[in-house]
Amino acid sequence: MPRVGGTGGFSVKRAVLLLAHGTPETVAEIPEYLRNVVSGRPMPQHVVGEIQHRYSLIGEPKGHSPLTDLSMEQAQLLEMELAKSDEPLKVYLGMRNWRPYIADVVKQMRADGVEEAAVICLAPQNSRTSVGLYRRAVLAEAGGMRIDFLEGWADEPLLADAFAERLRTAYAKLKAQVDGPVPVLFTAHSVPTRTVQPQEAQEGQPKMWPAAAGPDPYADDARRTAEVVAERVPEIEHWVFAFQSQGASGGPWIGPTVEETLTGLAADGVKAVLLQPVGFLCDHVEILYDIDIAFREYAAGKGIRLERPESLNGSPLLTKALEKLARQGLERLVHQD
Ligand SMILES: C=CC1=C(C)c2cc3[nH]c(cc4nc(cc5[nH]c(cc1n2)c(C)c5CCC(=O)O)C(CCC(=O)O)=C4C)c(C)c3C=C
Ligand SMILES: [Fe+2]
Ligand SMILES: [Fe+2]
Repeated sequence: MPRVGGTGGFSVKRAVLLLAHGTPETVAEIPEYLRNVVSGRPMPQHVVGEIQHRYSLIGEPKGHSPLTDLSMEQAQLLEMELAKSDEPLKVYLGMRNWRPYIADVVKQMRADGVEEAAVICLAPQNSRTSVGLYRRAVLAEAGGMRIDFLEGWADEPLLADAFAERLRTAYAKLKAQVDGPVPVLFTAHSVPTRTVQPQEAQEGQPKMWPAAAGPDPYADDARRTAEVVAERVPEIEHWVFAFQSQGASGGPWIGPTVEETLTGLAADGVKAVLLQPVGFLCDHVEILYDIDIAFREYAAGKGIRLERPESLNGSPLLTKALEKLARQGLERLVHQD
């Protein structure tokens, strides 16, 4: 039921809001950014310095992470896709950790007259440390705006198609260049162990926020994405899964780590690995530094050549997935009427 009728050909009542991590423009802004990431808790100076160093090695020009620009491009591509239908919809983008902040964007939506919004995180696997925090930021400012907040889309078929398209191409290329097996190492960002433990197991440890009962779905969600992608590329002979980029904040983070997985593969005589991250939808420091520099160097030290498929970035299949999810979200709001 299209409800068009506003300025610029958009429905002023209904809109889409994409939520993303965000990243600053310059290396000098990183201390402020990190305070946002860890919700104001103090972070040791040597950790801040190390992160600044990593950012200084990535991007074009160096030190400029492409994350915010690519997230904006993904939002624009979605808006263009939605404009092809009989209900063009404005797509807003809000960031948790950098400008444009979620709070400011939601306020803007209300000022623009948006009454209903489909909200989708550019993070398909649901965790209280990512999606949970994004959700909180939206609800704090939503007022009377009706929201369909998508908690997770880890096994969305069009997302799997998008990753599989990139993976298939890279796998064929690497297979043609090396002798022997080429296992695929799927990865997703690690989270602190306390995040995925049931609440009762956390006694005596710092409380994770937002407080939420029950187990965190993140680890299962991440493996599920790997499964649905692997199903679509049957030429893969062998695949494994690891959690990458364990953080510098205190306490254990979930594994297996990429490093220990590569060590195991080297012991099995593997000489080439294709690493496919399935939690990140575009290039940023965890891909351009952690994978392209740190894991590649680590693998080389074990006699392994490590490659990765191109990130989704502006993938048309990803845009299709987001369009489908946006339409489904708005449809659910109609049926709640
Ligand atoms: C589901 C979990 C997480 C995803 C996905 C994720 C993506 C992501 N992270 C960064 C950059 C940083 N994250 C940092 C800390 C951090 N990240 C997560 C979880 C996910 N991140 C957690 C739980 C934490 C710790 C938070 C805390 O309160 O301590 C940091 C800080 C330095 C560090 O600890 O490593 C950075 C920087 C990006 C760019 C990104 C994907 C877009
Ligand atoms: Fe993070
Ligand atoms: Fe990280």
